[in-house]
Amino acid sequence: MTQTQTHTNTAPVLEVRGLTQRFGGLTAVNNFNVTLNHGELAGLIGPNGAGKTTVFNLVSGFYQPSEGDILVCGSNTKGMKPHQVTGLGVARTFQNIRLWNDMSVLDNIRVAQHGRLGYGFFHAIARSGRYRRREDEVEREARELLEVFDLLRFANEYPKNLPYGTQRKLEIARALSSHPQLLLLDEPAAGLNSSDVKDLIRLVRWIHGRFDVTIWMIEHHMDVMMELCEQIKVIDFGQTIAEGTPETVRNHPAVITAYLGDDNI
Ligand SMILES: Nc1ncnc2c1ncn2[C@@H]1O[C@H](COP(=O)(O)OP(=O)(O)OP(=O)(O)O)[C@@H](O)[C@H]1O
Repeated sequence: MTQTQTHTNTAPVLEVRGLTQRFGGLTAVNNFNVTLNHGELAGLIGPNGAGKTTVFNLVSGFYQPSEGDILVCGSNTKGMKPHQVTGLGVARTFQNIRLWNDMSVLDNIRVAQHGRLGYGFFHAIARSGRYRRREDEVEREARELLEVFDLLRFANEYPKNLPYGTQRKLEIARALSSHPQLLLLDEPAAGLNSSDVKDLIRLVRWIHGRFDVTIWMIEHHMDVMMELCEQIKVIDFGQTIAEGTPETVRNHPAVITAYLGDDNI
């Protein structure tokens, strides 16, 4: 399908330099740096409140940083709105699933694709030929994507009626529908039972092989990270305290101290 693309841009998919985010007197992210190259599957972990989701909110344009720069495929996202950052190639999922529950599964995918449509307001209200052609294409692509994810049988269902694990899968499929270069997964295993977690590990590995996308994920389930990630960064109080392979970070003294009393690691 058209999802697989070859990227010729040699800039890193993501380059974050000196990222700092303050909320009043609280520094949630403190001089954070990361570089993700094309095709990486990397992780971001840290204790509760360490600043992980804030980093994702900054990278996806939901927050404007207090300091620092975020470059997506070489373009600085400073001042950009979330939909503009999506346009640069960043897609995400959320800790608490955020599907549009009053729309069908198919429409969840179709609406998510509209940022890429090649027609403006005039073509839409006039229902011009160009509008109809693009709408047909969107419908075809949405069905294709659902089929690839084995979700086509749910096309006319409402997401809220689907099992939780299937909703997670749909949210990831929807994120991929914008053809991202960088997919941010914020705790995709949260709320899943152990069998769904195993399915998720298979799903993420499959997506990484099937789609030409760099994946960065936050996850408290260390076994998920051990299975999937090549590199993991660990933050605490917004600052990097360790990085390396899953095995390295798991045995790192600073990580053990940060997680003391946390059974997840
Ligand atoms: N919009 C906000 N306004 C004020 N404080 C915030 C805001 N967003 C996050 N924080 C604070 O910033 C800190 C980091 O929060 P964040 O959600 O990024 O942590 P986290 O590592 O993702 O935690 P968890 O693993 O529990 O999800 C916390 O102290 C949090 O209360």
